This record gives sequence, C-alpha cells and structure tokens, in this order.
Amino acid sequence: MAEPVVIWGAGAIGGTIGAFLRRAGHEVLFVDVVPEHVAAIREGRLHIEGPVADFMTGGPAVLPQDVRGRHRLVILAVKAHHTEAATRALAPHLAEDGAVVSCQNGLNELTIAEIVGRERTIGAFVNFYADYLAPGHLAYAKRGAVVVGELDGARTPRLEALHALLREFDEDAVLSGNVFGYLWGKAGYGAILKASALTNDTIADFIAAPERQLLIRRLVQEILAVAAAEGVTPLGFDGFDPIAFLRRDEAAIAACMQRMETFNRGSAKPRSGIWRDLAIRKRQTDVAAQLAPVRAAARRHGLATPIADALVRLIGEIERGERAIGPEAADALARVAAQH
Ligand SMILES: NC(=O)C1=CN([C@@H]2O[C@H](COP(=O)(O)OP(=O)(O)OC[C@H]3O[C@@H](n4cnc5c(N)ncnc54)[C@H](OP(=O)(O)O)[C@@H]3O)[C@@H](O)[C@H]2O)C=CC1
Ligand SMILES: CC(C)(CO)C(=O)C(=O)O
Repeated sequence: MAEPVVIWGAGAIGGTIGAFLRRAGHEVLFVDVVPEHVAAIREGRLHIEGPVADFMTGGPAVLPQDVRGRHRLVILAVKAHHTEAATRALAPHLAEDGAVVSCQNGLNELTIAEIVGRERTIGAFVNFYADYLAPGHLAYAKRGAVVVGELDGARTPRLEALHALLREFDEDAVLSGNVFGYLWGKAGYGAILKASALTNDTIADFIAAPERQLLIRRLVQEILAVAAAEGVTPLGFDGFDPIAFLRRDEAAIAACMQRMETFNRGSAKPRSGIWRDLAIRKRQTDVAAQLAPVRAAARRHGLATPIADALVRLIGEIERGERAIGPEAADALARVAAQH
C-alpha cells in the first residue's frame, strides 16, 4: 500500500485538502480531535460542498492518540493556538526523513521547526476560503492562493513532489523560493481580517468602509514594518499588494483595496474564520497566537506594535464576553491607529 498523506487537523482547511487528495486516488489518513468528525470521515461521510466543489468521500480517520507508526508527510492544519500541542503529539509519528507542512495562518513554521527540526519542516501558505459546518460537513467557499516552499528557499525533490501533490488540490498551487514572503504578506492581509472580526461587517464591506481606511493602512504598515526589519520581502496574492503599503503609495494602496474588495465581494464565506470562532462557534480565536511571533520579532528589532497589541486585547475582551462584536470595537482600534 502507498504511504498515506497524514492530515493532522481535518477541519475546514485540512479536511478539504484531504478530501481532494482522496478523490484523486491518494492514500490519506485524517487525524482530528473531534470524535464525531473522525467517525463521519471514516464512514465515508466527508461532504465537501459549496460553489467550488460538491462531493462525498472518506477514508481512514483516527483521533491523535490512535495514530500508529511513522509517516513521511504530515499536513498540519490546526489553528495557531493548537500548533505546539499538535506538533508535540505528531512528532513521535514523524519519520526521520519525513516533514510537516503547515497549511495554516501565522508563522507556525517557527514553532513546528523548534519541535521537529528545521529540516523536517516545509513551509506553506493557503488563502482559500473554507468552513467546518458540522461533523463530516465542510464548505469550500472560494479558491485562493496555495503556496509551498522550503524554509531556506531551496528547490528540493521533496518540495517538487509536495507541489505536484497540492496541484491535485488546486492546479494553480505555487512552488516558491520565498514562502516566508507569502506568510508575512498574509500577516499583513490577515491583520485586516482580524480587525474586521471586531465587527459583523463582511470582509468586503470592512475593506470598503471609509471610516476604516486609516485603520487598515496603519495596521498593515505596522505589521509589514516588522517583516522589513526581519529582512523579508512580503509577497502579494489574491489582489493584496504589500509593497504598496510598505511604500505608502496611496494610489497603489487604493487600487489594492479595490481588488481586495472585489475578491471578497459575494464570497460564499463573507467573513473570516476568526469572526466565525467569535460569533458562531463562541470559542477562543487564534489571533493572539498568530500575532505572537510578529510581536516578538518587533520587540527584537526595537519596534512598537501598538495597533496589533490593541487588536489582541480587543479580541481577548470579546472572547471573554467583556465586549460585544460591533462597530464600537473597531472604532476603539481606529482610535489607537489614529495616534500612531
Ligand atoms: N478556514 C479558512 O478558510 C482558512 C483557514 N486558514 C488557517 O488554516 C488553519 C486551519 O484552520 P481551519 O481549518 O479553518 O480550522 P478548523 O477549526 O476548521 O479545523 C481545525 C481542526 O483541527 C482540530 N484540532 C485542534 N487541535 C488538534 C490537535 N491537537 N490534533 C488534531 N486536530 C486538532 C480542530 O478541532 P477543534 O475544532 O475541536 O479545535 C478542528 O477540527 C488555521 O491556521 C487557519 O487560520 C487559512 C486560510 C483560510
Ligand atoms: C478569510 C480567509 C478565508 C482567507 O483570507 C481566512 O484566512 C480566514 O478565514 O481566516
């Protein structure tokens, strides 16, 4: 039997990628902590629905404690605040010559590499839109960028093989020599998503709102200044142009905002996963965990991140029920942005 691709965290992102790989005929082992979801996948009731694809599949699926043996390819797709625990749990099941691929938001590769080693970590960046609706039931709402790259930018046989595999999920998947450029680009774009989750606005409406323009610019610029200090050239995707923000080129920023609004307008997933965690699933988000390495890098370079700091505080207040989602929360962040 061929070696399985292990999907560790089989929710919206991992479950959707795994379903496509199964449909393409690959061996896949799904691993997740939600017993009902694991059972549904094992019973062939993994349903991908939405405008991009609609099909039913399934396959071997287990809880983390039931994983056996050692595997050469693990796609990690848990939220950032679960990365460390998930990586520690998968580490004994990772082959000496195996690799973990982070299909996540944030700079999770840094955490993964600390646990399993840099040579057993491959970078990835995903910007497609998906939701976990119920056990076995995932919505694939919108295609978006999919990128893989070695952490040192090398083009290796294992990276080429991974790229070929992910092209079975999305034929436009990119093999990049600068995966951290994409991840820092998403950190900039993702900051807008995080701020939009303070409100019930759709992503498109938030991007288009006149009263959010200054906040968006200052927030993205604050994050990308850290990328620049790290010596990373952030890369654009799906309409986002980080260089426009870094250069403070107002015409290019306006054009970028227009493209991002168009990209998000009418999406079957109109709001971020963070908003969904806060408003629908009523659970902790990964905002603090995603921003932790960005804020840590800023401190290393002597940079302040007052807007990101306030964003983490405001999201935490919503998580703890101390503040409601709504325009007032974004107004509070905008006031911080206006001071910097
Ligand atoms: N959804 C989207 O459209 C996009 C998401 N991303 C990023 O992709 C990553 C995955 O997000 P998403 O798929 O949306 O999240 P989901 O919550 O839908 O899926 C993650 C799954 O992993 C499970 N899980 C949590 N801890 C573990 C663990 N230790 N071992 C195994 N499974 C675990 C979760 O269970 P439980 O729910 O109980 O925690 C959940 O079923 C995140 O970093 C996210 O920011 C990036 C781009 C788009
Ligand atoms: C909005 C989306 C799907 C892509 O940018 C995302 O990353 C999220 O929901 O966290």
